[in-house]
Amino acid sequence: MTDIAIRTLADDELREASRLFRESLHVLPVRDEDWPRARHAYQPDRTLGAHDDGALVGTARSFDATMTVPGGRRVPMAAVTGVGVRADHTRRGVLTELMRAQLTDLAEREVPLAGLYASEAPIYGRFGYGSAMAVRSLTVARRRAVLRDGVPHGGTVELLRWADALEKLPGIYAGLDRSRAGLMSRPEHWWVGIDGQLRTATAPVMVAVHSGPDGPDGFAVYSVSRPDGWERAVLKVDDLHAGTDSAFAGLWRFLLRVDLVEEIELSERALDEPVELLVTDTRAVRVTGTGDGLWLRLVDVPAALAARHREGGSVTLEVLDPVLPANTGTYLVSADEVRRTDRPAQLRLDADTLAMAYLGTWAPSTLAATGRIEVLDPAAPAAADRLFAAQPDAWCGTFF
Ligand SMILES: CC(=O)SCCNC(=O)CCNC(=O)[C@H](O)C(C)(C)COP(=O)(O)OP(=O)(O)OC[C@H]1O[C@@H](n2cnc3c(N)ncnc32)[C@H](O)[C@@H]1OP(=O)(O)O
Repeated sequence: MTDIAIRTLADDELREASRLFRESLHVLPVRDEDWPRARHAYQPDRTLGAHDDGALVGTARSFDATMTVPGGRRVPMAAVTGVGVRADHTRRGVLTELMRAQLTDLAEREVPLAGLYASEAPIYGRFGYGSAMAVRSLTVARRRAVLRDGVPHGGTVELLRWADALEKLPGIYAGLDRSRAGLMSRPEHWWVGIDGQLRTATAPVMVAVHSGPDGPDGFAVYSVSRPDGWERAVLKVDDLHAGTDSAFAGLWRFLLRVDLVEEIELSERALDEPVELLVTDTRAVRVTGTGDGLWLRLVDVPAALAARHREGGSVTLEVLDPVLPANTGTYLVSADEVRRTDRPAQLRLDADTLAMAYLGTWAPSTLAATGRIEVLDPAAPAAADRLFAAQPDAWCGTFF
């Protein structure tokens, strides 16, 4: 691929990038009247364009956020989104050049992590992104779902319309407990983007805000649709975050009492979110699907490893990273330190596999058993399992 030029797009080129991205996903462009608002979802100087003979044929962008890593530290993460290549230019290496330019730029900015949601699973592994969490979708049969005695009562719930809640939600979200690995900050760019999506919804978008003794501590954003006419109303939860057990119970107590609703649907939830434990009939809560959540990329391998909690003995990891070769090397990883070493490697793995283990979602021994990690010392997988173990399950809960 020789004729493609990659550069950062100027402000007046963002509309075309947005159009190209949406068309690559087969979605209509943002309407003229919505563009002045939508353009604010773009962090300045963070959208790349690939040009062929002056025409935009590919794009990718990112914005700054932080992600909680095991142990509770919040680490800078570039949230990568808006990736698309014009259909008449695919499979010629345009994405490869965009990814290389973007990751090189992020490494120069010293951002330790990058994260994205992949439209298709085979795309991003070659660029060092690994599927770093697992999520599940749920359907709750509302009329069967009776809360058990002993479920915390929760505090008060106030119902707001989306447009009115938007002023309050960023502050509420920012104040929630975010000690679970995988949770991320929601910068202004994220809220602008989600506002653009929800304002064009075809049913009222409502926000239940839960408050406990110290003020707002959780919220659920939802709307109700009738996919089969008046027979069956489905309440779809778009966003639910609870900072305390009481807020979790209180929000569910509220959701289960919304009139006319047959089913409550949620997607991309943490595997260990205990909805079924709230109700007498655990089968009222059906798991309707599982999938991968956020894909993670360790842009700075030693900095990212050092930032997370590690427990147990030590292990030497040889990491192979052709896209960001500065990461390639052998590291001694222990509870106390992460450093390069001349010692022989016990485990050899690619950058994407390291990202799969990083948040504790995939145990190194499982990754070894399936051929993703090369085992050079048979004792090492068990030691690595201890080092990388993390509880609770990693979960992001913020789609971008
Ligand atoms: C974070 C997000 O925004 S997710 C949204 C991603 N965008 C989309 O899904 C929109 C529709 N798809 C597209 O725009 C494009 O097909 C892209 C962006 C996925 C790929 O762009 P391309 O320029 O075709 O990728 P590129 O040519 O660099 O491919 C590099 C390698 O990845 C492989 N690859 C690329 N896309 C896919 C795919 N969807 N499935 C399987 N393999 C793929 C290519 O075959 C190639 O492999 P090779 O090196 O062994 O030959």
